[in-house]
Amino acid sequence: MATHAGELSGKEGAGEPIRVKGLTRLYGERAVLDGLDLEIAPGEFVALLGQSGSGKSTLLRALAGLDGDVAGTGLVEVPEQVSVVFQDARLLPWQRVLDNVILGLDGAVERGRQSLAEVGLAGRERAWPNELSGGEQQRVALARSLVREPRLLLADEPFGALDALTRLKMHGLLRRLFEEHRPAVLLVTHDVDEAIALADRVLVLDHGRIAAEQRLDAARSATEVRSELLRALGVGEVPAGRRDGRPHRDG
Ligand SMILES: Nc1ncnc2c1ncn2[C@@H]1O[C@H](COP(=O)(O)OP(=O)(O)OP(=O)(O)O)[C@@H](O)[C@H]1O
Repeated sequence: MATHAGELSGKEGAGEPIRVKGLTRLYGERAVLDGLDLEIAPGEFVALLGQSGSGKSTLLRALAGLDGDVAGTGLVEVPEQVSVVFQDARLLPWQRVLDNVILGLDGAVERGRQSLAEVGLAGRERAWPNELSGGEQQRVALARSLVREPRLLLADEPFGALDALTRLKMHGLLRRLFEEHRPAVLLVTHDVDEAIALADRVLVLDHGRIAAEQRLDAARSATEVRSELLRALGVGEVPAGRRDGRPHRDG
């Protein structure tokens, strides 16, 4: 598929949609993805929820082209520039922060600096990864993705290992970066509220297919969308005052 990063301007997403048609992925006899269809528009932010083991990471790896060893069939059309962010930052410990960001890119020092500034790490270019907090390391991972100007950003629980406050800050950062750069985004998360806070559209994966879809727009309140998503996830209503989806603890 042709890529159009050079044409990207302003707040519109550019390029062609991401298309998945009839995607099946097998582990042994078992179809973890089972004829899955999915389309993401350029510049659209989609979150993917699903019970543990429902195949979210398998789908993300298929989109990233990281599942060459897994049996399956189906069509996957993605832009050439795809970046992936994982739960752990996966920085090279023997490379300084800036070198991690521009790894494998020629003549990208200035762009690397800019990306680090965008994620709030100006001045930390020469730090070693182990001198950074977990949240800062994830910022570096975001900068490393951004500097490649992805047309599709795949994120697998990118904030799952962070404390709640840092996670909230990272939500603000990710959404701001998204608004500025407008890649299409597929964010895998366990957190219904994170999905609602960040995405334009939230999907629920179940038995290897998209089982539910909710759009976040002015027509419906976040509370309504949340209830629908919890229902689709097979979770009952959460008592008022508990917004994290966990049951009340006794005592
Ligand atoms: N390499 C593998 N070999 C065999 N089975 C696998 C392999 N990778 C994943 N699976 C199985 O495929 C299913 C889907 O896994 P996947 O990691 O995609 O789920 P997930 O929705 O991302 O789960 P979680 O939310 O717990 O991260 C699981 O039942 C898992 O055990």
